[in-house]
Amino acid sequence: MGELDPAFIQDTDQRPNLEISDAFDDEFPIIDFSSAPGDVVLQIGQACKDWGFFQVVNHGVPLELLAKVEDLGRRFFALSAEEKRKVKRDEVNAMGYHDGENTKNVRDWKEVFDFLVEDRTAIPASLEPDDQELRILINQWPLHPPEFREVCQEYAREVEKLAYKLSELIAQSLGLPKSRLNGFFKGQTSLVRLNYYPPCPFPDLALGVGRHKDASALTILAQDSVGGLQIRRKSDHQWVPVKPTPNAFIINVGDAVQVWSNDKYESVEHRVVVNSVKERFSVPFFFFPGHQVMLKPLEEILNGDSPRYREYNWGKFLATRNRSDFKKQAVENIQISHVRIEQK
Ligand SMILES: O=C(O)CCC(=O)C(=O)O
Ligand SMILES: [Fe+2]
Repeated sequence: MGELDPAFIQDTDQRPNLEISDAFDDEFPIIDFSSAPGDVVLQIGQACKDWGFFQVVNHGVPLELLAKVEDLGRRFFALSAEEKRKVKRDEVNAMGYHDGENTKNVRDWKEVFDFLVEDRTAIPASLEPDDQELRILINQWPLHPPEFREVCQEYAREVEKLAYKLSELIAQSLGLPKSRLNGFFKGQTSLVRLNYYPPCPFPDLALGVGRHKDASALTILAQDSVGGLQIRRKSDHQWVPVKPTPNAFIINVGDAVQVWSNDKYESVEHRVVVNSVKERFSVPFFFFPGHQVMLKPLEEILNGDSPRYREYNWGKFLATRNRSDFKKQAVENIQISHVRIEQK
C-alpha cells in the first residue's frame, strides 16, 4: 500500500471513528408520504426540529428512474480519466466532472459530476456586492453513456416535483401558507450532483466529504446500499450513520430554511466516511433559490422576535461558495454564521 497524498489527510479531531460506523440509530425518522397529509406535516415538523434530517418513502419519484440514474452514473465514472476530462469543470464553467473538491480546505475522496436543473442558469458575475452583472452557467454533457443526458434531465424534473412538495410541507409545518416558500425558487439555481466515492485504502485518515452544512433550502439525497453518510445528532452532537433504506430519499433542511425559520429548523452538519472495500454512489439534489432572492428570517415567523440573521443575497453567497470549491482558501468558506446577528 502506498502513501496517502497529504492533501486528503483530515486533522486528528476530524478523523472518523470507524468502529461506530454500524451503530445505526433506530429513532432516525422515516416518513411515509402515503400517510394522511396532516400526519405527514406533523412528522416533518418534528423531524426538522429533532434531527434536521429525515427519510421519505412512497415519495412519487419513479423507482425505475432512480435505478437508471445510478446505473448510468456508475458507467460514467467507470470511463477513462481522459474521457471524463472532456467534461471537466474549470474556472469559467463550474458544471461537469471534477475530482478534487475541498471541504474546509481538505481534499475529499470522491469524484463528482454536477449539472444544473435549468440548463442555463443566471448567477452574479462578480462577488462585489454592488455589481449587478450576471453570467449564465451552462451544462456540459458527456457523449457517453449515450442516454446519460436524457436520463439525468428526466431525473431532475421528477425530483423537482418532490422538492416543491417538500417546500409546501415544510411551510405548513412552520404554520405558514402552503405556497409561502415556492416563489423563492423562481429562476432556481438548483444543482444535481452525482457523487462517486472510490474505495479508499486509508478510511481512518480521509473522508469522502468533510463535515459541512448544505447551503441549500433543502437537499434530496439518493444513496446506494453501501452506507457512509453520517450526521451530527442534535441530541448529543455525536456522529451517527444514516442507514441506507431501499428506495428512500434522505432529506435535510439547509441553511436557507434555517434563516427563513429564524433557527426554528437548523441545518445539521454531516460528512461521508469511505471504506477500503466498496465504492459508493450517491445523488444529492440541492434545491437552491433564484439568484435574486434576498434571504432573511420571515416576518410571520418572527412575530415580534428579533431576527437572528442579516439579509443576504443568495446569488452572491452561491458565487462565493462556488469560487472556494476550486482553490484552497486562506480563510474559511462563507457560511451563514457570517451574517448572524449576535443576540443580546
Ligand atoms: O454522499 C452523501 O451521502 C452526502 C453528500 C453530501 O453531503 C453533499 O454532497 O453535500
Ligand atoms: Fe451535504
